[in-house]
Amino acid sequence: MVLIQVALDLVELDRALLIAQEAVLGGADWIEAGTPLIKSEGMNAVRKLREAFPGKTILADMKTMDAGAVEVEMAAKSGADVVAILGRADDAVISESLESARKYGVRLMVDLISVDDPVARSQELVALGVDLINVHVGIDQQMTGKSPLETLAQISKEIDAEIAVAGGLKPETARNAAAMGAGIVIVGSYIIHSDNVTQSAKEIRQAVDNAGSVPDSGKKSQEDEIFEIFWRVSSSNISDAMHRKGAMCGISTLFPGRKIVGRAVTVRTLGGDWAKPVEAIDLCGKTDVLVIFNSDRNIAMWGGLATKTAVNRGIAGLVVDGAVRDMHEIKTFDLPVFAANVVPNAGDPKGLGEINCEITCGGQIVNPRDFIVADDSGVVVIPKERAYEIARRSEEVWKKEKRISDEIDKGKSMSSVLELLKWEKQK
Ligand SMILES: O=C([C@H](O)CO)[C@H](O)[C@H](O)COP(=O)(O)O
Repeated sequence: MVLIQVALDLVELDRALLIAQEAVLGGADWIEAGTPLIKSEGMNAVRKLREAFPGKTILADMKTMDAGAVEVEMAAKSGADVVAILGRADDAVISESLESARKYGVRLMVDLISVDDPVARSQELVALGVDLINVHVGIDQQMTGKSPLETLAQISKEIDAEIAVAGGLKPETARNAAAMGAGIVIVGSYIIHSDNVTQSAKEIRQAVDNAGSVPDSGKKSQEDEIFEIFWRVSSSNISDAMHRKGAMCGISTLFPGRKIVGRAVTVRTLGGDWAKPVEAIDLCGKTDVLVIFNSDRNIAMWGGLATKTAVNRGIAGLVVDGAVRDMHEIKTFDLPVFAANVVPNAGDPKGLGEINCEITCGGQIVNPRDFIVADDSGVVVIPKERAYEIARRSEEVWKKEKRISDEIDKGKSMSSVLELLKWEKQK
């Protein structure tokens, strides 16, 4: 049977204990004191998990890189059954950790995160005598699109040892991991940030229990995944994920409730000249957003007729660092419009400017094909090269906020959920 390990990558111990309980109800076999929890609460996290779950296997994710013997000893004496250290550590650290593991009666798991040649290193580790190998892609690496499954496929053919796998697993990927021969499926985010922890753990349970031995190759494209996530999250979530960067200034929705998710077709034009913006409509597809910079915010370069053409073409929306007019007509369509100003006077079609060049719009640089997400809070630009990473990170922000919001619904204050006092900078 494939085992499920819930990774408690949280910083609040009380919440971690609660989530562990709910995950066990959903079918989790092993409970991991995640590295963030250990850094926040120390070995007390392991002790408390041991006390609360006497019959369960507790893993301490120490991520040890040095002083292996003492770190394994600490975890073992606190009640861990399995201790995880890093495969990048020197062989001397691995050997010392193994000695300590044998002495204190715990099993040693070695994590392959960021190891250059995972197959060769796992063979060396098995030869050294480690008990379990963890094929792991870390949280920050996952955001760039890395998955542990390719490495798992290689390693499971090459080594004869118990293999665990971790790194952003969800039911589909957990199922594939089990089908590829993983004996322990480690899941953090999918379970611990869920609004129904027990249900999410059950989904993983079912997926691995029905895995069979043939992995399912049906994979969504990265582009589809990006769109799916950007529709789910808000511009505020994305701005948080980008460390407060990417938000346009002085441009807001003209029709609250309408959202844009799309890729930029850019236009730069001058003094209310509306020729290039109108020509650009004909270049847009259904997932494209016209993003226009006009040098004068007091002369409209967009109105009712342009809107009608854009709607016929089916474009995703309009973002204008400049002015629009004919609000009585524009509002009769569904097109999401974000602009800096609304005025009645129009400019002339002179043909000045460029289409699909780099522009600055609302103070942000926008390049053709960059992603644009706009909603009632404003407009954010996501450079195309980082779109997948930012989508994944914004999804994490969204999940975290959802979790805090659920706690507030249950009567807690925001300050207590976030343990603000505990995390204030110490003088
Ligand atoms: O080990 C982990 C990570 O490095 C943070 O400590 C996670 O527990 C592991 O990656 C599983 O979590 P998810 O990737 O969120 O499923």
